[in-house]
Amino acid sequence: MFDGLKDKLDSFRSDVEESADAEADVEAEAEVEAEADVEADTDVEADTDAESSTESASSDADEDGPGRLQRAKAFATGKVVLEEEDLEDPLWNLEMALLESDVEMGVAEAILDDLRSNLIGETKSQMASTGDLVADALRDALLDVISVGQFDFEERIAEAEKPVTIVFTGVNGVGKTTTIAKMARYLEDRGYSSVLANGDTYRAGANEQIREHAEALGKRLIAHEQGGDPAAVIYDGVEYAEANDVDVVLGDTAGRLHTSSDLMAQLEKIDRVVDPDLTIFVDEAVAGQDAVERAKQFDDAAEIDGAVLTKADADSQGGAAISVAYVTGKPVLFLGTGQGYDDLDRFDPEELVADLVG
Ligand SMILES: Nc1nc2c(ncn2[C@@H]2O[C@H](COP(=O)(O)OP(=O)(O)OP(=O)(O)O)[C@@H](O)[C@H]2O)c(=O)[nH]1
Repeated sequence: MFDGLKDKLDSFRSDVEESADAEADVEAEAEVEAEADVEADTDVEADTDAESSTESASSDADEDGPGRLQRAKAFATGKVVLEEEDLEDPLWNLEMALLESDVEMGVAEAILDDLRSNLIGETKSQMASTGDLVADALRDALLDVISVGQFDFEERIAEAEKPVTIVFTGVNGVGKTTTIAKMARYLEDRGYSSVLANGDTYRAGANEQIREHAEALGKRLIAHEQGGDPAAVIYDGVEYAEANDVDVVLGDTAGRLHTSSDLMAQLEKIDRVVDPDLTIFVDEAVAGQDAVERAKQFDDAAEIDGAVLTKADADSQGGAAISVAYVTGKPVLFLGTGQGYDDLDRFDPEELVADLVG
């Protein structure tokens, strides 16, 4: 998962290291030359015995030549090591790499700004390597954008009055129905019962598709005829849950483009009729910037509380996972990581950043 992005972040780290080390070498050589000049001047002024002077000069060169270079280098690298010019090329390369990975432009800029302000003028002790400094700064910069809006999903479910109603929105074919099935399993594993309500009354075959999942999972499905009112189906789901002490209602909706005013009117009606506790936007991680853009448009049209990014198992770029929260202000809550019912992972920004930066 996100291997391409990992490699690019790694390249940034070694770019900065190379650039800072090259700078340190130049400084160290300048230091050695300056010291040698001072010593030569002192020798001339002292005008001591010529032979012993030659001996001492040659023994200095033998004993201290490389050692002195090392000390001077250590001294140089113990000072302010990362200057704007050390970072210029690596940051440019990183910006290109982030954009290639489908990170949204504003998000890439926020990451770069963070890195600049954390790294420029950074001093390092002689124990710390440039690579460690860069890795720390990268972790901070990524965490700042990825963790926007995070909340504890399980705590929210635990504390909410039951039944908790969750409505899933998004475009066609991104894995909404599969995600609902996975969520039913996820909740069951944590001790919550759930009922599925098929608010996708638009697409022929939608009832059969979700019924297969419901049967495989042993869950009750509430469904109406094709063409029925989605709000009425989800409302029936809530009534069923109330009457049967079911903890969570998982409402599917028809996948259509956010530009469809019809769909948006439907979502508004669902909002009015069932007043869901959570509206979760589902899209594919692999859709990159398209997913980010859609998340924003759905949020604008029918406010979302968070997102699930499916097919993260097939995504090497990571652009959507990095960008959605920063762009929408709503957190990514889960990643879909396969086609099985257990392939739904709680999105943990710290874990992701640790995985990306190591
Ligand atoms: N690899 C992978 N495939 C997934 C994941 N989630 C869903 N899929 C697959 O994506 C395809 C589409 O999933 P659906 O659940 O039918 O998508 P949908 O959004 O409900 O589709 P509509 O009902 O047509 O809007 C199916 O083949 C799923 O098995 C995931 O996390 N990883």
